[in-house]
Amino acid sequence: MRDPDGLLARAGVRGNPDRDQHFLVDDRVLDRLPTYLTEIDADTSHILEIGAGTGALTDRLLEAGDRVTAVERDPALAEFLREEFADEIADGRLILLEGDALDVDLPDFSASVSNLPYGVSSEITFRLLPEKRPLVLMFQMEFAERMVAEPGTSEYGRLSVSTQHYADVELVEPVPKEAFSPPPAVESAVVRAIPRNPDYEVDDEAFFLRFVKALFTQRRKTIRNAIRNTPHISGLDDPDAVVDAADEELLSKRAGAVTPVEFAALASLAADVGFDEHE
Ligand SMILES: C[S@@+](CC[C@H](N)C(=O)[O-])C[C@H]1O[C@@H](n2cnc3c(N)ncnc32)[C@H](O)[C@@H]1O
Repeated sequence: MRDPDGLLARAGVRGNPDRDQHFLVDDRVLDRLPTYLTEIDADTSHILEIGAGTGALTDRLLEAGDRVTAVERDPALAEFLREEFADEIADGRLILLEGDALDVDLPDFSASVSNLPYGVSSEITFRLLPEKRPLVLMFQMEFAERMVAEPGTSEYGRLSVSTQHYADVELVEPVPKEAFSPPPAVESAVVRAIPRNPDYEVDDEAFFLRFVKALFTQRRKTIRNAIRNTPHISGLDDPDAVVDAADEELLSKRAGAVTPVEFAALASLAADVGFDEHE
């Protein structure tokens, strides 16, 4: 395996935190990351890596999978990767996409393992989750804790419900700052997301996610007041009709205590009674 410090030295870069550049330099963490895929027998035929940096993780992913597509926005790093991995690129085992992970056309990947740029980790994650592929992603610890949180905890919120709508998520490893160069300001954590259908049904996924977002903007209010206060976010024409039709006990809870199944039932009711008829 390529030595992460050697890669940094050959690339001649330091990592610029303003560009979300914190390179993994701990071999043990780097070696473990692909195992979170292989231990669940995930399909590793085509692994997507967002933010390849100097290629320390890319190298491990090439070992674990048949083919890797790596996305990197920084032109100097992309140039270095093209030189460093010239053989793998020539063999067709590594495809390098230079560009912004929020804009590039993503390939039909079978799984992703990425040490994400933290500034855009939410946007990238919600690009990847709907693809319904196993994901092993590094986040800031606080973000990871919110993704996996259960109802009734202080971390539970819109991020938990929206993430768990797509996948079973698990915080598989906390990662200390010292594992990176330069070290980020906060601790990190690896989250594994295994795609699955939720244990509820929603007819209109976009409305469900918008409704949950609306209710969590008023997390200190009861659901009754949150529905009434947020039609500008949920898009409801008639929030009072939803309040009239909904279960009293649920209306008196706060969003942090409402389970995804309860949100889904409420969203279905709201979709039925909360909109004017448009012929
Ligand atoms: C946290 S570093 C990880 C680097 C490498 N994978 C590692 O583990 O050492 C994130 C990488 O993403 C790149 N990056 C930042 N924003 C990006 C974006 N919007 N699209 C693609 N790459 C981005 C940075 O240049 C940096 O190389």
